[in-house]
Amino acid sequence: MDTDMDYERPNVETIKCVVVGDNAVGKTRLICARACNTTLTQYQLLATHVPTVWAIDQYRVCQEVLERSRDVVDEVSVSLRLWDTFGDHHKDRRFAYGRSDVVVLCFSIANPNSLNHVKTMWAQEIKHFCPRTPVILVGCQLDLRYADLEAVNRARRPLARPIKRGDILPPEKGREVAKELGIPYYETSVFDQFGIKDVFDNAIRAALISRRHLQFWKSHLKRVQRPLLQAPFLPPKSPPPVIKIPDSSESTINDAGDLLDNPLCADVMFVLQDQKQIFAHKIYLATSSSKFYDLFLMEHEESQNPVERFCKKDKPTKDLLLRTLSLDTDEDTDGASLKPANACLRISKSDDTLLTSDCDEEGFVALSSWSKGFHSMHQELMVNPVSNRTCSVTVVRMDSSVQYGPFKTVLRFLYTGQLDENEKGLMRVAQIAEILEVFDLRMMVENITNKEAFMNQEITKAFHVRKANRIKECLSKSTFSDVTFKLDDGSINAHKPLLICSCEWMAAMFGGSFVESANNEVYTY
Ligand SMILES: Nc1nc2c(ncn2[C@@H]2O[C@H](COP(=O)(O)OP(=O)(O)OP(=O)(O)O)[C@@H](O)[C@H]2O)c(=O)[nH]1
Repeated sequence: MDTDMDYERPNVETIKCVVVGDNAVGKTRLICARACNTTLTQYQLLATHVPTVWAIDQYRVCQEVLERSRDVVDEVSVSLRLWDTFGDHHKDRRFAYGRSDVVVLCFSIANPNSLNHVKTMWAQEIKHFCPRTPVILVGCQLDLRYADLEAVNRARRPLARPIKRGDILPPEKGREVAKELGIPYYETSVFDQFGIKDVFDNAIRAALISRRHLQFWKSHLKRVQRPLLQAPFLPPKSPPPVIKIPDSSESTINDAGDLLDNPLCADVMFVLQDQKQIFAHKIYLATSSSKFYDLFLMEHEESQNPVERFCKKDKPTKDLLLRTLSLDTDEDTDGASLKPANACLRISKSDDTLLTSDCDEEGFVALSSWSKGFHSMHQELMVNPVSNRTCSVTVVRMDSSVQYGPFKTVLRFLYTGQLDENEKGLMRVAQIAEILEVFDLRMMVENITNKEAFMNQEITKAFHVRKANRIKECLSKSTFSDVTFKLDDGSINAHKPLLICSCEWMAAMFGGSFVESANNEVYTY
């Protein structure tokens, strides 16, 4: 094979391109990528570096290399001859520079020193040996800018010096130096196969432009363009963020009973004898018990109309009380069916001031005359035992006749519609059910004592049907709502406790780890 064939072919421009730069910046890999189409695995790239020079006689001995040297750039047929060099500053590269058409000057974007040497050593050496040869600056190993450096360093250990995040040069640094030297700038990654064609096509352009000046008669060089700008590198897409649902106790809530035990977003707290406390959720209690519905609605309406409460002089706040009508009953609103117990809530203390006789200055509302079993109610800032967040809750103090254990059983029933037939103290449970007018629970206890517990399944079913309807109603009227979803085209009021129970994601969102847990507005995008 005649190796100098290209030199003899008419209109084929043979270009000698010398590649220089510090040790280990990636010169040899860059040359191999162009000359032999060598692709590298991450493992090969990370293997310990051994200084090498790609042998120029490859063009003589390897047909493929010779073929790959041929190219057409801006309609000019070329044969690109790449010359590798040692990076060692003290080596004599005179021979390599001789008769070169273009110099590709490399540094590594992960080695700031290699860029410093471009100015302090390489530019001068090139100026000295081939002052008229065009030069192109190349930032190699571009992929390291986006790499997981910890993993790279771990793989390169123990011989290689670790690459620090602060070593990684932004493209501006390379561009700045190139601008100072008045030469074009490109970046490459052999690993990502990026920029290799850019570097050599534009090196060829630079060489051909310079040749056109000297050999102006060569008309086929007419259309050669100046080196072009490089299209930006599109960094590899980062993996989608891993959203982990916190695995603390709150995310294990999967039924209403659990919510009573882990009372996230509780908005009511019962205080029983011995100061024992139970946190609970209005929406759960109000949708399964008319008594609680009345109680919380009464409080709710009052907080909505504080002015009305103090300004209407001598007229007892009948309107207010009327709005607390039981959910179950169809009582009309003309006051005729107003429960006498309710009336005690609002009594003029004197002729001038309207104050509920049962509501003192600190906002305590006495409930003993409203219903058996209750003592008083007020608002207080409390720390939620699950999320540890402070929020305002309604504190309901129960009468001393209401005991902790049986009361909790009643509350559990109001959450789940179920009663464990082995429950102790069923008589106490029945008593409290009676006081709170939870008649289905009262019936369940009776079934158990009559050894007819199997009938309770039907009661549970009916309980859920009724509850579902009441929840729908509360949703449509936003009653007891504690969160607002802001959407593009409006907003929806909802209930955190219900959402927590029906959706793991909601449980996580309101469970304390996300900002939404503390807010009562959720923005959706
Ligand atoms: N991540 C990454 N590593 C590269 C890239 N190019 C080269 N390397 C690695 O950098 C080291 C140096 O590469 P070489 O091409 O041998 O460097 P050189 O400039 O020829 O070095 P000398 O022979 O000492 O002059 C090797 O370990 C390569 O695997 C690249 O694009 N990305």
